[in-house]
Amino acid sequence: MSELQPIVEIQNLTKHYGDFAALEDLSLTVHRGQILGFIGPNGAGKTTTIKILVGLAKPTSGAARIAGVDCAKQSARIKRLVGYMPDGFGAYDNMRVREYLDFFGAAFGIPRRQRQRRIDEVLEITASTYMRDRFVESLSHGMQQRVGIARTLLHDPEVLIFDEPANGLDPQARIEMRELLLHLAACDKTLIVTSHILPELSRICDQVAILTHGRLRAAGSLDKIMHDLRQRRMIEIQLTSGEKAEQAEQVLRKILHDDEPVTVSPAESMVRFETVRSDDALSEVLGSLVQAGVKLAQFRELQADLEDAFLSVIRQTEDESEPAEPVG
Ligand SMILES: Nc1ncnc2c1ncn2[C@@H]1O[C@H](COP(=O)(O)OP(=O)(O)OP(=O)(O)O)[C@@H](O)[C@H]1O
Repeated sequence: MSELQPIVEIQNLTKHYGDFAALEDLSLTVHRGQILGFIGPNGAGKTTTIKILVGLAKPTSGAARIAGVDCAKQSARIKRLVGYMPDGFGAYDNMRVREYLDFFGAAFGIPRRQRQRRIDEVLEITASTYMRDRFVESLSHGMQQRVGIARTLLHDPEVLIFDEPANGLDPQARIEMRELLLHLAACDKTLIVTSHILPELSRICDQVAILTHGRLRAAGSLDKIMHDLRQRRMIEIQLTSGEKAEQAEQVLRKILHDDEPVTVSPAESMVRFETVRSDDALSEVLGSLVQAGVKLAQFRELQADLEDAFLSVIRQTEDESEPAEPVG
């Protein structure tokens, strides 16, 4: 594995508007080729952080650097290093996709001849070449999001910041968006992706940061956050037949602790248990079942718990006057 290279470095970042603290002592590092899920409800301070990162706002204290460049002091250099796609596409009537990209390419100062080549490249990267001659306003929301991402790639920035890129997309478009984000990370781009909720997108993030009321509440891999919050995960094991349910239960009871309750439903050929174990520890549980000769059709985590993890952080902090210690 290549060495981790810090690209986005945020240190004790604080932003006050008068007496109001929109952001308080935020520290985060994102490495090259990683995806950060930047998650929090309305007013959490996500946009404030992004504005500082892209050089549009100055912090009250603390610092943010991208590829070693100070976001507040060297905003012209920062604009070349960052591609930002805000939430919402804006109105661009009577503009075809290629004209739209040409307009922004020109705004970035890319010379005309290079521009045509670059437009073809970014359309290809985002799998949008077929939209080239379509009018922007005639595109579906998912298609517009892809063109929006193509736009952020025009000047080949190191860091890409996308505000709610999966917002309002249908399930198929969400899958395509996930694939596109992973593709960009594989091309060594560093991504920051914001969201109001803990979405499916979190699954593809190397790191998730949960912000509420301007403070970082939890940070790290999704797995680590779940563990740190001691969020209970519900694991469901589908067996090939109900007859094996008792055997599966015995194996699980040997491995699991008293605070990891097991329930068995032979009629459904199903065994469920609650746990706070990490993915690695769960793979050992799975291995033990297989070793004991239990025939499994499925071993899966019930999805609702991901949402619960996020909601529990939000609930913990909603009415707090004294914020909790950040995790991670
Ligand atoms: N220019 C400003 N003057 C005063 N308060 C501001 C200003 N900009 C933002 N705020 C406040 O700072 C807080 C954080 O806002 P911010 O836009 O960063 O939240 P957010 O997490 O991006 O929310 P959303 O998901 O709704 O975009 C909010 O309470 C907001 O009202």
